[in-house]
Amino acid sequence: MSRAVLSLGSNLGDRSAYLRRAVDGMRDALVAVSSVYETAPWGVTDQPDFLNAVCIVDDPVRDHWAWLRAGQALEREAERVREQRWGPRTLDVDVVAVDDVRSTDPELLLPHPGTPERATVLIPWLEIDPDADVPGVGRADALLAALPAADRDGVRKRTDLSL
Ligand SMILES: Nc1ncnc2c1ncn2[C@@H]1O[C@H](COP(=O)(O)OP(=O)(O)OP(=O)(O)O)[C@@H](O)[C@H]1O
Ligand SMILES: Nc1nc2c(c(=O)[nH]1)N=C(CO)CN2
Repeated sequence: MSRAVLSLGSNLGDRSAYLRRAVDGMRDALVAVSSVYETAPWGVTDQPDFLNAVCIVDDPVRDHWAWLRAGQALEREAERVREQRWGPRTLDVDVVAVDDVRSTDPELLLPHPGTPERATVLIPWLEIDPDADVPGVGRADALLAALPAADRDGVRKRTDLSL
């Protein structure tokens, strides 16, 4: 049995539809899903805003590799084309954490190394798990508090959307 935290992002096409389809693809394992957030792009800043959300999933048989493959299958279903690192995409599924698993395999780094500095992950994650912890790093609320205010301000809840 494993419990995973997955981050979803989209900034091309019908963004909310891509996120909804991804969540629908995991309904059987879904424990919680956050609100949808409109977020300013980080990394490559000259691209459209993203919609981001986080979900928690639990499955009696899937291990961390199975969650990676499940996320990649959803990305393929969204006809994702990968051209540019941190560039625009119809759907991005990152495995943020799986239980307390730590991995340095570049195919599956756990916890996802970008997590501590991404308000786009920490804010939706804390919404559905106020005690969220990044394994081996620390509490998500403390990590979020340490980020520049501008990073937090760039993450705005879309109350008109839900997954
Ligand atoms: N925790 C993880 N979740 C998802 N993919 C991961 C993880 N760790 C390593 N990877 C690898 O990262 C690659 C996917 O990279 P991708 O193009 O989605 O990166 P990105 O989303 O642009 O950047 P970032 O990974 O910093 O969010 C895949 O080859 C995958 O095997
Ligand atoms: N706001 C925001 N910016 C990004 C995101 C994302 O999910 N949200 N994902 C990226 C590539 O992984 C690059 N930049």
